[in-house]
Amino acid sequence: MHFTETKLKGCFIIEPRVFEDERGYFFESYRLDKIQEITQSSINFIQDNQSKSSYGVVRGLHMQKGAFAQTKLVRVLQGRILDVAIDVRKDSPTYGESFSIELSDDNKKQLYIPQGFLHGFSVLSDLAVVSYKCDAYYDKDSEDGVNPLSTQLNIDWKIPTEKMILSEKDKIAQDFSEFIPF
Ligand SMILES: Cc1cn([C@H]2C[C@H](O)[C@@H](COP(=O)(O)OP(=O)(O)O[C@H]3O[C@@H](C)C(=O)[C@@H](O)[C@H]3O)O2)c(=O)[nH]c1=O
Repeated sequence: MHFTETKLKGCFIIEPRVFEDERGYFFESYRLDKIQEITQSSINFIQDNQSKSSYGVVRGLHMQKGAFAQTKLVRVLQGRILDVAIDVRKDSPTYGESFSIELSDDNKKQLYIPQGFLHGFSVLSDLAVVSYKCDAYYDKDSEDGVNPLSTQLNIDWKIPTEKMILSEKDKIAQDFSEFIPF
């Protein structure tokens, strides 16, 4: 398992060591000890989520604030997504900057996104099944979000605008200029 810190401090790309043979492949998809070591934290993931989406779906940008703030570990079980993390930590030198990476069942990469980040993804393949771990439980009242098409963020979702599929909640989400930092 190989960890690379992105330009956003505390946000890591994780690449597993894949063992291939005539039967197929094997890899360790999750190691709490290695994550704790690299992040120098006592992080523990307590909720797993899974979603299925078709091409053009954009989910996000979401986060939870306060006591239910979440660290997320994102991977793709089927298909291909563009995963996006935006640093909204108030005093961070990279506040407002985003990091995007393609995650797929083929490249088996994962993205570790600490608390204090907005998160979202777009679906680049016909279908994508995304699975992610969280270190705090879902709490509706702690949710905050930003419109993924906020001009200030200018995220290239790699989907033509007319093909984008957003939830009603995400369509009417506030612009990034109105967002209160984490
Ligand atoms: C996130 C979540 C949603 N739900 C429910 C609420 C709602 O009725 C239904 C669908 O929720 P949403 O529309 O918010 O699902 P979705 O748009 O997929 O939300 C997710 O987006 C990605 C980008 C994230 O980073 C996640 O943290 C989460 O916010 O599922 C739970 O029961 N538990 C959960 O943990």
